[in-house]
Amino acid sequence: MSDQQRVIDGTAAPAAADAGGTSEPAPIIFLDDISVTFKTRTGSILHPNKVQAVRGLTLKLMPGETLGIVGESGCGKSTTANVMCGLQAPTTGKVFFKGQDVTKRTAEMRRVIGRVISVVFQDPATALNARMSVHDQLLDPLKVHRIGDKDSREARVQELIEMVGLPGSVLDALPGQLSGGQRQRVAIARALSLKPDAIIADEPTSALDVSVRAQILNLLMDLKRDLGLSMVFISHDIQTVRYISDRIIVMNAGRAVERGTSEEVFARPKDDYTKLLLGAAPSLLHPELGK
Ligand SMILES: Nc1ncnc2c1ncn2[C@@H]1O[C@H](COP(=O)(O)OP(=O)(O)OP(=O)(O)O)[C@@H](O)[C@H]1O
Repeated sequence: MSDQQRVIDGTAAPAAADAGGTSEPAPIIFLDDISVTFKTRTGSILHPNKVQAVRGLTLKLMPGETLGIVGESGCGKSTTANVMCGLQAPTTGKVFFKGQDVTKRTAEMRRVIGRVISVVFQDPATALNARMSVHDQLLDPLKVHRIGDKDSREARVQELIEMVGLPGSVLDALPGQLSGGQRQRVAIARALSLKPDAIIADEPTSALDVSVRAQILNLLMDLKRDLGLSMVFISHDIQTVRYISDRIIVMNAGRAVERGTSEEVFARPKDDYTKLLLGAAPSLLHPELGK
């Protein structure tokens, strides 16, 4: 039986799906040739009444790495992120989490996904409840998943707020009483509460002031390193993706048109679209990081 077949059968030891028999660890996330098609009222001349948001995408997120996904608006980045965190089923193809086939997204599989993956969205308001104090928002996932007792949950809330560099006084505040950067820090703390293996950060700095972006990027990088997390970092800004990522996938019209290490993609881009992206927009990073 091949490694691929063992993974599909759910019998895989922690060997990667296409590791070729080596001892490479299983990817945290493995999207195997996924496509996502949405039904619409319009579509295109070639494909009336449907939009092909993702087309034949294969990718792996390996333990401890940061994978950057970059491309213009509408290229399928967020749809890919949604498949990776179990919010969207692929129309075709398979999804594996740590070697387990979760394509069908049953309730049990969603629980697995919820423990393995957390998402940080562009707008922290998406992740935070405007009427709940920061303290209660951080406590909530621990209670829902019945983790620890009352005292250990309180200790974890304190630990989380310190991890994202906020003072304990913030715990009593409502999200609306915080700055955009502070809100994103709280959203990151909440995303970390269940000790996930990986974080998917979908344009996590786009809605923030330029002066705060670098702080949030550096926080994500520090947390990733200190906690041994894997991260998928999604952005339309190729310079930001370069700054933070070990490997990069460039997407265009739903397809991966280029992939490689950050150095490779920047030093020797092969695809015309990547060359266009590299030559286009100035960096949206804080100037201190863009050097
Ligand atoms: N629920 C949906 N129903 C119909 N079409 C959709 C849906 N979600 C996304 N699309 C379409 O799929 C394509 C890819 O969208 P997606 O949001 O994944 O791109 P993106 O690269 O994340 O863009 P952006 O950066 O603007 O969010 C677009 O053409 C979009 O209009």
